[in-house]
Parts: sequence; structure tokens; C-alpha cells
Amino acid sequence: MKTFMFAAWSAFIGAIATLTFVAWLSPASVAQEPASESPAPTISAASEKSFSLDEIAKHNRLEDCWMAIEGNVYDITSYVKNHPAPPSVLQRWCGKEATEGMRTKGYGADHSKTAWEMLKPLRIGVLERNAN
Ligand code: HEM
Repeated sequence: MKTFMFAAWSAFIGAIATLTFVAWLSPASVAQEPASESPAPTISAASEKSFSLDEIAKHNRLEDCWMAIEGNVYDITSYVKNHPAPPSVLQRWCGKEATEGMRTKGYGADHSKTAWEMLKPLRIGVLERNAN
């Protein structure tokens, strides 16, 4: 019985040691994945699309709504139906430089951090420098 207990204990310790070793190895491989997967994770001036205000102005409907906010350009169309305020509130900012709308909600209160986070995946490029 003692021998069996010793064998079982050794197997258990061996398993723990193996798992610890594997866990020690894995962060390196995880860390490499994003680099090989995502071609353009951050703002890169060279590869980024830039839009003029004229181009943005073509997307001035709720069914096709782009906004320029603080130098970036966003396609808000997919979010319009989920926005908590009535669509008319958004509509007047579609196709425009809408930083004021985003920062004030039309009555002087900035959107929450969560709202600003929601913008990020909707980003399609930057506002052209000296845009007019
Ligand atoms: C630029 C024009 C916009 C205007 C004028 C505007 C206005 C408003 C108003 C009036 C409310 C409801 C009242 C309130 O919560 O105090 C609201 C709430 C909200 N809006 Fe907007 N909105 C705009 C754009 C956006 C965009 C582009 C997003 C996200 C992609 C967004 C996300 C939200 C969220 C998450 C809320 C809930 C409250 C909060 O988190 O601040 N809004 N907005």
C-alpha cells in the first residue's frame, strides 16, 4: 500500500511539474501571436486612409453616417440603431465634423468613457490634414 501511495504521489507531483513547465513556456508563444496576425494594429500615417470633409459630407444620412471626431473618421451607421437617444439627435452630425456633438451630447455633457470606447471599432481612417 505504501508503495502504491508513493507511486501515486510521484505521479501527481510529476503532473504538477509538467503543467508548471508548460505554463512557463506559453506566454512567449502567446505574445508572438498578435504580431503575426494583425497587419496594422495602431495608427500608421503611411497606410492609413484619410478623408476630406467633402468626402465625409457624402455620408450624411442615418443609413450611411460618417463622422469626423477629433481627427479620426468613423462610420457610425451600424451603431445608429443602438444609440440610446432618438436618431434625430445623431442625424444632424452625420457627414460632419462631430467633435462638438460627441463632447457635448447637445447639452454640454461629455459621453462616458464606455461610449468613447465604442467608437474605436467604428474607426475607418483619419481626417485629411487641412481638410476643407
Ligand atoms: C456625435 C453626435 C452624438 C450626439 C449629439 C449624441 C448624443 C447623445 C445623447 C443626447 C444621449 C442620451 C442622453 C445622455 O446619455 O446623457 C447619448 C447617450 C449615449 N451615446 Fe451618444 N451622441 C452622439 C454620438 C454617439 C456615438 C458616435 C456613440 C458611440 C459610438 C455614442 C454612444 C452613446 C452612449 C453609449 C450613450 C449612453 C450614455 C453614455 O455612455 O454617455 N453616441 N448620446
